[in-house]
Amino acid sequence: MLVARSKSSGRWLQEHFDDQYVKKSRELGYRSRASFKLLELNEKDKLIRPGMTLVDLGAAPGGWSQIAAELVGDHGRVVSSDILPMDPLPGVQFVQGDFTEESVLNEILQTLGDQLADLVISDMAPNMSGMNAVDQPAAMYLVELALDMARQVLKPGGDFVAKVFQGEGFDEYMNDMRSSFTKVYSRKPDSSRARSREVYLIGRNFRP
Ligand SMILES: C[S@@+](CC[C@H](N)C(=O)[O-])C[C@H]1O[C@@H](n2cnc3c(N)ncnc32)[C@H](O)[C@@H]1O
Repeated sequence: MLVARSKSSGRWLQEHFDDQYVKKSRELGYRSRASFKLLELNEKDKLIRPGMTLVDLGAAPGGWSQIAAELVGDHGRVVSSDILPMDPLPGVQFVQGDFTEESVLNEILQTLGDQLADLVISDMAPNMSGMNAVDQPAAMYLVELALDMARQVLKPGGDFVAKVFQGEGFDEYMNDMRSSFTKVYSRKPDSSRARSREVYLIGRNFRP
């Protein structure tokens, strides 16, 4: 049977297999090429330290959680969540569900218990339809919810990292972050594909 494949999905597959970060992640046993984005962000900004409590939103298949669990070490905690299932990782507590549902937020809060977080990281992105008028608001909605959650769970002085797509709502979002963090800036890791509109916004020193 012939399987129809569009030009763009063919190009994506080709790029994917040629991609140095895909190759490197396989060699190093990382679950996704996304691991390198967090490693790069962390190298520049020293976000993750041993002993931290960290929340990872949009965590599957687990590339960021894997790095985070290694860096927080045995005295730290990583609570991760995704709408998709994720294979277990040592040192990671996982909550599966749709983050837009209040019950999922509550389950993450329950898992954290009394503990506040030092760092909330969100790499969440909706399934892209290719129609910007649909994708951009859907992506903005997820990062808005991530910011709301960060405001609920972060310790004073804590940090926040979120993947945000440049486009409608981006400037307003960055301004909203500025109302809760002393310093807000963006990063585009080398491992983030140049043609992707994704950037990572970083909020430092949470002020409740
Ligand atoms: C770019 S991937 C994350 C990759 C991950 N950081 C890693 O390092 O392996 C984006 C994730 O966002 C998740 N996602 C999208 N919509 C979601 C939602 N409504 N609730 C929870 N997760 C969602 C997707 O399932 C997907 O796993």
